[in-house]
Amino acid sequence: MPQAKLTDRFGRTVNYVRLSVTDRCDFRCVYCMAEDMTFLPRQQVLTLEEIARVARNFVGLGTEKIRLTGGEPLVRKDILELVQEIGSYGLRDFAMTTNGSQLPVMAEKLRHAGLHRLNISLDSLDRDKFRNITRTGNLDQVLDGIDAARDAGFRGIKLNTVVMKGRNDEEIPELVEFARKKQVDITFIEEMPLGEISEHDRGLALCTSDEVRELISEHHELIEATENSGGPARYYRMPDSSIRVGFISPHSHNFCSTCNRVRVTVEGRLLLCLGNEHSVDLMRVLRGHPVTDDKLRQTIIDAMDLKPERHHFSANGDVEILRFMNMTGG
Ligand SMILES: Nc1nc2c(ncn2[C@@H]2O[C@H](COP(=O)(O)OP(=O)(O)OP(=O)(O)O)[C@@H](O)[C@H]2O)c(=O)[nH]1
Ligand SMILES: C[S@@+](CC[C@H](N)C(=O)[O-])C[C@H]1O[C@@H](n2cnc3c(N)ncnc32)[C@H](O)[C@@H]1O
Ligand code: SF4
Ligand code: SF4
Repeated sequence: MPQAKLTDRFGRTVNYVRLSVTDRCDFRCVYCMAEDMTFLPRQQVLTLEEIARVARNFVGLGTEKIRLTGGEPLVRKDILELVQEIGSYGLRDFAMTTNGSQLPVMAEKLRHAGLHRLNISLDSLDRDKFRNITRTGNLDQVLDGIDAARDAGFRGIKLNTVVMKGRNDEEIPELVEFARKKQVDITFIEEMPLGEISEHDRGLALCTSDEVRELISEHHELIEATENSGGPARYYRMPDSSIRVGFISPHSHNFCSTCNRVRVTVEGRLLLCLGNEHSVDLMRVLRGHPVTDDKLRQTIIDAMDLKPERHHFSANGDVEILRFMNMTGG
């Protein structure tokens, strides 16, 4: 039987779901969290069974790609069981975005549990700068984590770097060299204004993807690639390396017209767009009586009508979305 498809009012097919499995994290990155954060109490957090139920029903509605994110997905205790469960749904792409700190012990287990791909955040190769950006992170642990992911046999590893003027923009060529050496893709991301983050903690000004690309072009020829991962990045290749360099440019090259994704927060809120507040409460359905898959699916189908056309982030960092990125599922 052909699977149902989720489509929105603008004719976009939604086949990619980002599941935030926790709001907690062992880092406090300056662009993502405030220094002092309070986290959700346990009863407001979806259980493993509830997350799996949501995932299964999305798959029944045509979802082909699921990414687990957070917060830091690897600080959730039952993460391996969840990976194993969702890994059995036959997805075309099953990935995780992680800060990498737990990968030295988790990479192999994740691979065995059925995860396909890993995106690992890495904003600096300088221990002090790394610590300043993540506030609590340990660079060596993350570098070991990247090696552990490669040793575990993950293919298609991607590094994510949020570029911040005055904080890590000077390191861009070095980060590209690192990615080339490790044979992993790297994506540079324009910082987005989410959550009440102080001026002091943001980059000094927006560093656009074109600026980053020009900097890299001083060292390497970049050739635009035709393929797309179904995510927001535009990719480039280099003649003398197999890796790809990606750019996620919510400010300078809006990609909302091809948006194919929604998010579910760990409170069970189905967020129709990263940069808007339109959402539907799935927790209420999951904890209502009686709970049926039909009801859950119909709620998801109906929610698609709420998906906005695009975000309205302002490049000067003015914050309109008060929700922090760790709550959003990055
Ligand atoms: N504005 C916007 N940013 C997004 C969206 N999806 C992902 N991003 C941002 O892109 C960055 C990297 O996201 P990842 O978690 O690595 O996911 P991805 O780029 O979709 O992953 P791939 O599947 O490898 O293409 C994060 O900073 C996200 O917040 C989106 O729908 N809208
Ligand atoms: C919120 S994190 C969650 C997963 C994991 N903890 C990690 O850091 O990879 C997902 C992605 O969002 C990115 N991110 C967080 N805050 C951001 C912001 N304000 N602008 C752009 N990207 C951001 C992070 O760099 C990371 O690559
Ligand atoms: S970006 Fe990821 S690692 Fe950094 S604070 Fe946010 S959730 Fe944690
Ligand atoms: S900002 Fe919203 S509409 Fe644009 S790509 Fe992201 S989720 Fe889609």
